[in-house]
Parts: sequence; structure tokens; C-alpha cells
Amino acid sequence: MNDCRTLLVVDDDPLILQCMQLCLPEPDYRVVTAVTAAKGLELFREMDPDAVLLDIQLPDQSGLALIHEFREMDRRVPVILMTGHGTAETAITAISGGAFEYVTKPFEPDAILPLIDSALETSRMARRPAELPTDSGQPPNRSEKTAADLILGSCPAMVDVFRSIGRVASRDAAVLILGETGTGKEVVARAIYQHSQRHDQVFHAINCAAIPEALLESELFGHERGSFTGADQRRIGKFEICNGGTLFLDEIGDMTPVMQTKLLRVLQEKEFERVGGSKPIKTDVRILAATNRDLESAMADGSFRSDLFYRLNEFTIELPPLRDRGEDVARMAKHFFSLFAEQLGKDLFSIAPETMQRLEAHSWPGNVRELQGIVKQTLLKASGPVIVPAFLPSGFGDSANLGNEVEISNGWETELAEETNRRLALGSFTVSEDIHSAVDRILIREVMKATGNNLSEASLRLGISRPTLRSRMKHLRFTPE
Ligand SMILES: Nc1ncnc2c1ncn2[C@@H]1O[C@H](COP(=O)(O)OP(=O)(O)OP(=O)(O)O)[C@@H](O)[C@H]1O
Repeated sequence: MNDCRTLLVVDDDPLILQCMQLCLPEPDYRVVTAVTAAKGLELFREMDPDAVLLDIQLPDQSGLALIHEFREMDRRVPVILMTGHGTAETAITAISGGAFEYVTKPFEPDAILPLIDSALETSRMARRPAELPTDSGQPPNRSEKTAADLILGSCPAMVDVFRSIGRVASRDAAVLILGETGTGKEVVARAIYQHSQRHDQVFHAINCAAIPEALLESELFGHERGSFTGADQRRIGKFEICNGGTLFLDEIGDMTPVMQTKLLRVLQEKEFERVGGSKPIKTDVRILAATNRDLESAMADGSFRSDLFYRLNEFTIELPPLRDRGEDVARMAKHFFSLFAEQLGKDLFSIAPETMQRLEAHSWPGNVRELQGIVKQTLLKASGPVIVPAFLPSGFGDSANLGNEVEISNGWETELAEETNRRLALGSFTVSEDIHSAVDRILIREVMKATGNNLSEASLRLGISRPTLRSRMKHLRFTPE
């Protein structure tokens, strides 16, 4: 399995092509370049890129026309359009016509790299198959070349999940996917989309927890020029871009009450207005939503609207925590050991029964994501083909004694309380956002340092997904040291 992502860059400016090749190095990225629209089309067909970066002005054809041709071939491939100054309106037309985003030239690499990462991530979710086991509970046969995420599981609760996916995918119902962190909510959302009638239409995902309210509103609904300070151009939101397609709202339980009301309206009326706009815009979007929060108690304490819950919850899929999946833990561990051993080029002969017992006894607060991380760390530490308990990461299992509640020491609590009160006294109305951001910055800085700036490993240790970590870093404008 190769996680290298292919970006096609179509531009007649050699500096842009070189810059992208330098900024997106192998083996994580493969950048293929074309200086004409004709070559761009040829490479799109040949290389099946994960995303495209496209200049609006090409020597032989306009970038706008080229977007249409790309969309004819595969509308799930996100295209980021590069425009010159004064062509913003054209870019907006392009976004309405299906471009993923646009960026105005000249730009700093720092401005475009998060956009490219987000396009590649969207493409992965839309196009990388999330395969269900066959009726016998076995993973489907597949050629080694097919990069796919197998959704494993043969315990009764997971068999129910597979049945539900099969039942709901082709209906156009909104689906609410519930489960603790790392239980596979995103992978289930992908499977539903990929088996749905909208599988060849646009798919976008948005992490509601990672974006502050004002930005989320404009991200979802777009905004008109001049609608707030800094809104110097009209922006098209996800509800407009995804017309006819699917929108995955991750971490929906973290949405603020104001946003919940706005979302409810678009779900009920199937229309919305851009921020600062008055023209109603019709939209037909299938919503998949996920959360690890307990929405029943959020409704009981008034922090989640029950009418929104019922709208989102035309169908619910609840993923069991890994500790309740019985023998699936051992089966999944074996699967990940052989998959990752192959990826890491390690010889693997067998897993000692004592190692398996330790794995089965663990409570897996981080669920499948934690299991994957432990298996990888164990393989990296292993110095022989039999996986004995000594190869398990040091301290494995001790986290069971840690508990999920953080004990706040006196000094820490006093400082936090003082800082909160200081902000209140200054009249702040963003106390939660400011303090959470400060805490997040420290957490991310320390975990990134400890993991040598490895995003996958850091997200694993933080217990959040890689896209969530990436969007938090973007929001905090955090750059690793
Ligand atoms: N049943 C499964 N079989 C195989 N792999 C799985 C399964 N469930 C989850 N995974 C893998 O575990 C990892 C975490 O899954 P995913 O991101 O879907 O979890 P999540 O519930 O969305 O997490 P979060 O709440 O933190 O966003 C992914 O690499 C995913 O492919």
C-alpha cells in the first residue's frame, strides 16, 4: 500500500512548477507537471491524479474550459485554480462550476500548501475505497495493487454496522454516525458515500470542531464581498459547491448553537443565503454527520438542538468501542501486523500468545486508531520475526491506570482560573476560544516535538485524526520548530 499522493500542476510558468516540486517532496507526494492544457488532459487521463493545481491562463486553452473537461472525466478530483489579480470574479464562476478552491497569484507557498493538503485529503476520502467484508466476514479478495481501507469486523455489533451501511447507502437519507474517537466514523462515512447513488458527484468533508464559528459559517454558506472586515471577495461555500453531492460534517456535536440554527434551516428548506447576501440559493446536498459526543445528554442540557438532531438522524449508525468487539481485537491486530510489516519491510513470522493476551486485555481508549499505532510502534521496535511482549511500546497498558480525567494540579488550576478571570475583567467575549487555543498550541507543540514532527504519530498520541490535527494547526497558524 502506497500513501504517496499525486498532484498534477498545469501552468506555463516554470517557477510555479519548480516551486511545487520543491515544496511537495517524494515519497509523500508525486508532482507531475504540464505547461499546456493539452498535456494536462493527457496526464490527467494517464496518471489519475489525486488533485490538480491549474492556472486560469494557459497558452492553448483557458483553465476554466479545462476544469469542465476534468469534471467530465472524474468530478471527484479536486481542482485548485490559480488566478491573476483582477480575475477573482472568473474564479468564482469556476468554483460555482466545480473548482475546489482558488488562489490569487502571486502567493507564498505557506498560503497554498494547506489548500493542497486539504484537496488531497478530500480526494482520499472520496476516492480511496472503504471496503466492507464479504458475507462470510472475511476481507474481500483484492489485487495487491488496489489501495483500499478494509473495514474489518465480525462481531455481531459490527455485522449490524455493515448491514446498516448496505441498507442506507443508496437511500438519500441523512445519516448520523456515532462512536468514540478512532472507532471508524470517517471510514463508515466514506463507505456510505462510495456505495451511494451520488458516488460520482462531489464529496466534501468539514471538521466543525476545528474552525471558529465565523469562519465555519462562511465555509459552509459562503459570503458576499464586503459582508465583514476582510471579506474583500465573494466566497462560495460548501453547500453551494456540493450541490448534487455529499457533505460530511465531522464533529457535529461541537457546533455552536448559532451554527446549529443555520444548519437546521438549510436542512429544512434546502436553501440558504451567503453571509451578507439576500438571494436565496437552492441546494440539494446529502448530509452525513459524525460525532463522538453524547448527543442525548447534549440535548438534555440544551447545548444541542433536538430538532437538528432529528433532521440529521434520519438514520443512525453507532460504532461500538473496540473493547466491546470481542475477538475482533485479535483479528484486527493480526491484520494490521501483517499489513504494516509489509509496508515497513519487516519479516513477520508470528505473534506470541502472551503478546496477543496483552493486546486483548487492553481497554483501547483510542480504539482502532490506537491499535494501529501500537502495532506500528511494536513492529518498529521488534528485533526478530516473533512478536514477543517485550516489543510492545514501553508503558503499554499502563494508560489503563491513567484514566481519562486529567488531574489538574493546584498550581495549574490556580493559573488557569486567574487567566480566565483576567480576561473576564478585560471584557472579553471569546474566553473559551482564546484559552482553548492557548492550551491546544502547547499540546500540539509538545507532541510534535516528542514525535519528531511526524503528523501521523502526533495525531495518534493526541487521540485525534490527522485531518483534525492539520486543521487545528492551520487555525492556530502553528509551524513546527
Ligand atoms: N473496522 C475497521 N477496520 C479497519 N480499520 C479501521 C476500522 N475502523 C477504523 N479503522 C481505521 O482506524 C483509523 C481511525 O478511523 P476513523 O478516522 O474513521 O475514526 P473516527 O471515529 O472518525 O475518529 P475521530 O472521532 O477521532 O475523527 C483509520 O485509519 C481507519 O482506517
